[in-house]
Amino acid sequence: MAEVNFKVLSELTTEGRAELLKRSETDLSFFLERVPAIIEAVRTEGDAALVRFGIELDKAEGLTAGTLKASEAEFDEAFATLDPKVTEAIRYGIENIRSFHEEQRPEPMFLKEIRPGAFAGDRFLPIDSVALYVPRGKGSFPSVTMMTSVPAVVAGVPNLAIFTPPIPGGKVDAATLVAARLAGVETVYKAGGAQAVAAATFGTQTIKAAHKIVGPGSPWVVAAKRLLAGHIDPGLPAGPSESIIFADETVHGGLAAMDLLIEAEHGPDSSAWLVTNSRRVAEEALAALPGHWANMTPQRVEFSRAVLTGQTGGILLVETLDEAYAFINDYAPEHLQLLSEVPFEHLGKITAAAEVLMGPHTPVSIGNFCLGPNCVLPTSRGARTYGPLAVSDFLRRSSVGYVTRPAYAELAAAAKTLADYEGFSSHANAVSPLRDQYLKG
Ligand SMILES: NC(=O)c1ccc[n+]([C@@H]2O[C@H](COP(=O)([O-])OP(=O)(O)OC[C@H]3O[C@@H](n4cnc5c(N)ncnc54)[C@H](O)[C@@H]3O)[C@@H](O)[C@H]2O)c1
Ligand SMILES: N[C@H](CO)Cc1c[nH]c[nH+]1
Ligand SMILES: [Zn+2]
Repeated sequence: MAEVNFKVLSELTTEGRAELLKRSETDLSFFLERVPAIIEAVRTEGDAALVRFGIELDKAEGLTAGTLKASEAEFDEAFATLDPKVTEAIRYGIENIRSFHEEQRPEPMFLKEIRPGAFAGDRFLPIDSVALYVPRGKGSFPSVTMMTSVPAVVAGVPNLAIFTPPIPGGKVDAATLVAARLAGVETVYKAGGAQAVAAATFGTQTIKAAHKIVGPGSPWVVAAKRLLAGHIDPGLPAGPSESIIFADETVHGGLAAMDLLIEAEHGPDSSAWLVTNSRRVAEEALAALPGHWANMTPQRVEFSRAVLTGQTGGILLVETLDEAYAFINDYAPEHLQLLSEVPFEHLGKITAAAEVLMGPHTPVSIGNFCLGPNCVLPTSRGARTYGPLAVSDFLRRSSVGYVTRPAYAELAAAAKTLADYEGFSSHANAVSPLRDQYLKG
């Protein structure tokens, strides 16, 4: 059986260090070659293609054009059959997620008096229509349903629809339907993968096209978003899950190993590194992994083992804290856990991570499901320029300017000077004395 990767950063060559930064999505060529045919089929055939892909790829026997949209009876059945404990946990998560995201909602407009009598500001309006992608390949994601729906509802988007792969038999995962309704989303379409992105982009007989699509997905979804970026706003790049667990000498390596397995279990395409400056922690973690695997389901053991023995995960020993910080910032992880009794001593050194979870009582699971911050996060070093999904992703911002009569002369003079310099005569005329003949007062 392959061994878990155990590397010492200072012993790696420049190429070896660069390899560590790679994610499974670094090379999407396999998917980029195959996705155009799926897009074309949806664009030309609409519902018929969605039904065919649902049956072929998701084993959704019984799916028809008439059942692509989840019916009220399906929502009722989901509420009736879902374990009440799960429904309660969804309600609890939504409460926290809403409470957090309401803090992000800006005032509808602000105006600042830039000079006496001259005002400038911003105005925020919800995007008219947004598709929320909820994955359902290697597991169900009521969490992603909550995390995409709540900020969209807080932003006030009038046309919202969830797109999610049907489950075998042609229904939708019950918890996803319950989470959608409790979060305030009415419409759920049974379409996943690249075909869902195409349907959201072009619309079909049943599905209304959207201006934007958000939500994480497999490389099929990531590739389709990339190919359709000229037609629909694909939002932040959220691909296969990834984490760095940073552990210092204040914690037990067994705990570090437990938390390393959280994101490693999403799929064989996940990325998960334990970064530590303590050889003791590294060795304890390595020794603890088999015990943790004994408490996991076979599929999740297979996925996480593939990650930790493959190209995108393992244990990385560094010599100094500064070496650890530099590597983490270069890697720009989706999730970062500062596993330390003194996490705030490290936080100031972190400059690139989409989410930083602090201390031994804040494992990634709590962030994923119910703390409040969004679990839809940029992957593949996207954290260097993007942040987590937020209310602002569902808003359009436009500037507002208002110059009053008393303020006009001063601003017009500066504008005319610059217009003349740039060689724009109409721009200049519009703020020259030629204007005065038309102004009142
Ligand atoms: N970055 C984030 O914020 C974040 C959050 C949650 C999950 N994730 C990641 O999202 C991903 C979810 O992936 P998933 O697989 O569970 O669900 P998914 O819904 O993204 O993918 C399943 C769909 O892929 C398509 N597909 C599968 N095999 C195909 C094939 N051979 N040809 C064409 N299409 C095919 C099918 O349409 C299927 O419905 C995981 O990698 C997970 O780590 C990321
Ligand atoms: N870790 C995922 C984001 O990468 C979110 C999630 C939801 N459920 C489990 N995990
Ligand atoms: Zn997760």
